[in-house]
Amino acid sequence: MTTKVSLDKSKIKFLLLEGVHQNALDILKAAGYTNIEYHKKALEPEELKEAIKDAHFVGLRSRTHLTADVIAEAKKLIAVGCFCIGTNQVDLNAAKARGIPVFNAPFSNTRSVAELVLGEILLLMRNIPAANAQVHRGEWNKSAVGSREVRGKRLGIVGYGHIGSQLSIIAESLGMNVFFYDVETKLPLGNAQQLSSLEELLSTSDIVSLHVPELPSTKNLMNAKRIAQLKPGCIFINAARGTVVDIDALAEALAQKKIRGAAIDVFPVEPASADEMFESPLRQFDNVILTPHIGGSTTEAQENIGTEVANKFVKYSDNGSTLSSVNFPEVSLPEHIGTKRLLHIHHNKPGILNKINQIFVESNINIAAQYLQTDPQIGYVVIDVETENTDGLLTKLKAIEGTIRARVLF
Ligand SMILES: NC(=O)C1=CN([C@@H]2O[C@H](COP(=O)(O)OP(=O)(O)OC[C@H]3O[C@@H](n4cnc5c(N)ncnc54)[C@H](O)[C@@H]3O)[C@@H](O)[C@H]2O)C=CC1
Ligand SMILES: O=C(O)C(=O)COP(=O)(O)O
Repeated sequence: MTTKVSLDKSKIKFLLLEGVHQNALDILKAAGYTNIEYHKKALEPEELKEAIKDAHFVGLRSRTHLTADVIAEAKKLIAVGCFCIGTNQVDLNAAKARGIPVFNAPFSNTRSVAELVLGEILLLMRNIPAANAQVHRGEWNKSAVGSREVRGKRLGIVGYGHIGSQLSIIAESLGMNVFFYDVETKLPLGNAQQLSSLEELLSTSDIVSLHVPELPSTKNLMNAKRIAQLKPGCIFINAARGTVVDIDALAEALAQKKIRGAAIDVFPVEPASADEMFESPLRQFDNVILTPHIGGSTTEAQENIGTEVANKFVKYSDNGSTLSSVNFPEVSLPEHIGTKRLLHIHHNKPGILNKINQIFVESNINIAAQYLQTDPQIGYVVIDVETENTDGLLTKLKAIEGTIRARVLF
């Protein structure tokens, strides 16, 4: 007799938050996943804890904080999808400890951020934000003092990853000279040059733009000391993460007119919803472009992200592949036609693989294929077996000491 132990697709619940693109819903439905709870906005923490209780998959953007205590409520959670680049809003270790891979879209909104930054550079070099504010107030100050072209100016990029390097290419196409600082050695694109010290980049660039992730090592990277190192009259841009910049020190540099202007898209504390007032000492400056964390928010980016992350959900749910997960051993798997596929996630301790294989020896079941990947904390084993009856196998796999979770796929 064949026993069906894998969860029926219609029972697998997807909780999608923050208005992720319709493409995501279309892809999930086309793959047979119809149990989708969709929210246009982020949920309040208590609502989130309630909604996530019976969710198998959760999709979110930068506003939803999946802290360890929220993850602890999510007893059925199989995977998390960040429909964005940053994954700092998710406690990646807490997710991993529960056997939950986290996926993101590492470059679907790269171009959108780079284009916004380029636009800001052009506007700030011409003093347009201040001119615009003045004319809106009825002031007619027809002056070109300090108005500059970007051609030949020195752009300093901090963090030469996907976004930094994309910005480098389009800035060079306008004739800018690009320099960058990165903690890793990076291939410079075009004529860009890597500098070995952040101080040199800060003190020599006409424009400084930050493109580093939120990490313990980037917290307050631009503190008062570093802000003081900026070249007098330079433009400062942050579309990375709010925690990277000391906003009070930046406000002071602007108040003292040490820098020409700034463009800031991300803030240490961002309003949780449109109902909350945005407070910042930067609001007082006409020469500062302030945007509500919309660097990656274009139609193109959101479409691409919706497609990319939904496909990763389907791939993991249907096939077990964890390729490009940000917190999990990565396994890229072929299709499993004519076999049953079992997944086993366990603490990385000696002897577990042996115990797993022993179960198949004792049950006299042939392993058609086996895939294993580990990191220092966990191991992820995928086993394709030539049997239809996986019920007993799953029970035995779950009983192995050190098991975090075991599943059988369709
Ligand atoms: N404003 C918005 O809407 C958006 C913001 N972002 C933010 O932009 C960040 C960067 O994105 P990507 O370029 O895709 O990331 P990436 O991971 O491709 O590149 C980051 C680069 O920063 C470097 N880095 C790390 N620590 C550093 C340090 N202390 N000093 C100098 N370099 C350092 C890394 O080596 C890497 O080359 C994301 O982590 C995210 O927080 C991303 C998309 C949209
Ligand atoms: O992709 C990222 O890291 C972003 O910051 C974009 O966030 P969002 O999806 O606009 O909430």
